[in-house]
Amino acid sequence: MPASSLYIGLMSGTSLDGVDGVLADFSGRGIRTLQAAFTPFPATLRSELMALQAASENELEREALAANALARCYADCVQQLLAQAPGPVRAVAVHGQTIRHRPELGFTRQTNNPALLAELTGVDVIADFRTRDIAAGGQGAPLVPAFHEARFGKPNTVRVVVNIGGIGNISVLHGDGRVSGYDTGPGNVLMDLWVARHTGKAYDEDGAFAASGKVDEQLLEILLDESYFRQPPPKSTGRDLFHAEWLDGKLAQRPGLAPADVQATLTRLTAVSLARAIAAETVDKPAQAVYVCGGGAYNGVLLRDIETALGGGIPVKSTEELGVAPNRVEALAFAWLGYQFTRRKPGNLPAVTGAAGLRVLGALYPA
Ligand SMILES: Nc1ncnc2c1ncn2[C@@H]1O[C@H](COP(=O)(O)OP(=O)(O)OP(=O)(O)O)[C@@H](O)[C@H]1O
Ligand SMILES: CC(=O)N[C@H]1[C@@H]2OC[C@@H](O2)[C@@H](O)[C@@H]1O[C@H](C)C(=O)O
Repeated sequence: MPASSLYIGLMSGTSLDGVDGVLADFSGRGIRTLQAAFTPFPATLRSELMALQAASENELEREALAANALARCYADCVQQLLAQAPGPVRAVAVHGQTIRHRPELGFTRQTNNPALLAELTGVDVIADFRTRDIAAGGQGAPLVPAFHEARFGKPNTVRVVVNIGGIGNISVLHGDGRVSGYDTGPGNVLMDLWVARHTGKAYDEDGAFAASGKVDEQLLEILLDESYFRQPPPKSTGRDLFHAEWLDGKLAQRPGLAPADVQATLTRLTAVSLARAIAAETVDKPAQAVYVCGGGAYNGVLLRDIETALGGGIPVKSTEELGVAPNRVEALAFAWLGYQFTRRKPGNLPAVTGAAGLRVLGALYPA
C-alpha cells in the first residue's frame, strides 16, 4: 500500500489564543486543505504560556507542565481532524509554543511534548522545526516563505504574502524563483495588549476600537524609533522585544493620549512597518498584489492602513483569493514542512533565514 499523503499541521503562534490545525492532502497536483479545526487554550494555560515568555520562578518545572497541557490541547485538535480524515494520516507536524526566541544567542525555544502527542494520538509526530536552521547559523524564522512560494508563487509575477499574527512577517515572491522575507515587527501583539487593557476584549474586532480614535503622528514617530525596524535582514523577532514594557516605555514619552488614539496609532504602526518592508524588498519591481493572512486579515482598518501606507497603488487582498483562508495558512505551512521532512527535503530558505544552507527541518516521534 502506498504511504498516505495526508498530513495534519498544527500552529499555535505568538497571539497565544489557541491552536490552529489543518488536515492537508499532498497527493497528485497541488496542496489541498481538506479540513480545519481550532482548539482555544484554556485560560490557565494561556496565562501560564504568557508568564513563561520571561524569566520567572521555577520555570523549568512550570515549562514541562505547560508542555504537557499544550500536548493535550494539540491532541484535541488532532482528534477533531482525524475524525474527518478520509484515510490514515501519515504524520502530525507541530510547531510548539514559542516561549523564547534568541537566535543572536544561538537558541529558540518552542515548548512542546511531542512524545505525549504521539502517545495520545497514535500518529507519527514531527516537531522542533526551528533549531536546525539556527544550528546552521540562521534565524530559525520565518519559515513560512518556502511554503508561500510553493503554494502562492507564480512565474513572472511579483507577489507579497503578509502574515499578521502576533508578529508580522513578509514573503516576497519575486516570480523568478527568488524569495525574500523577514519579520517586520509587531503584528497584533501590541494592539491585543492595549485593547485588552482598556476594554477587556482579547482583540480589536475588525479594528472598531482603532476606528473610534485618530492616529497620533508624534506617538507613531516614537514607536517607529526602534532599532529593529532599521536592522537589515535576515532578522526575526517576537515577544522577547515587543512586550508590554516596550510599549509602556514608548507611551511614557507621549503621555495623556486617549486609549482609542493609541489603538489607532498601534494599528498604523503595524501597517507602516509592513509597508516600509514591502517597499524596501520590491524596489526593482513593484508587487502586483499583497495577499494578507493570519488573524490581522480580519481587521479592515489595518488592511486599509496597509493599502494607504503602500501609496495606494498596490491592491491588498486576502489569501482567500488564492484559495487558502487566512486563518489556515500557517497550519498548512507546518503540514507542508512535515511533508518536506518525510521526503527529506529542505524546509528553510537560506536567503531568508541566513542559514549556511538548505536543511531538512524537524525531528520524528514515531507513533
Ligand atoms: N475579527 C478580527 N478582527 C481583528 N483582529 C482579529 C480578528 N480575528 C483575529 N484577529 C487578530 O489575529 C490574532 C490571531 O492571529 P493568528 O492566529 O494569525 O496569530 P498567531 O498564529 O498566534 O501569531 P504568529 O503568526 O505571530 O505566530 C488575534 O490575536 C487578533 O489580534
Ligand atoms: C520564533 C517564532 O515562533 N516566530 C514566529 C512568530 O510568528 C510570526 C513570526 O514570528 C514568524 O517569524 C514565526 O512564525 C511563522 C510561522 C514562521 O516561522 O514563518
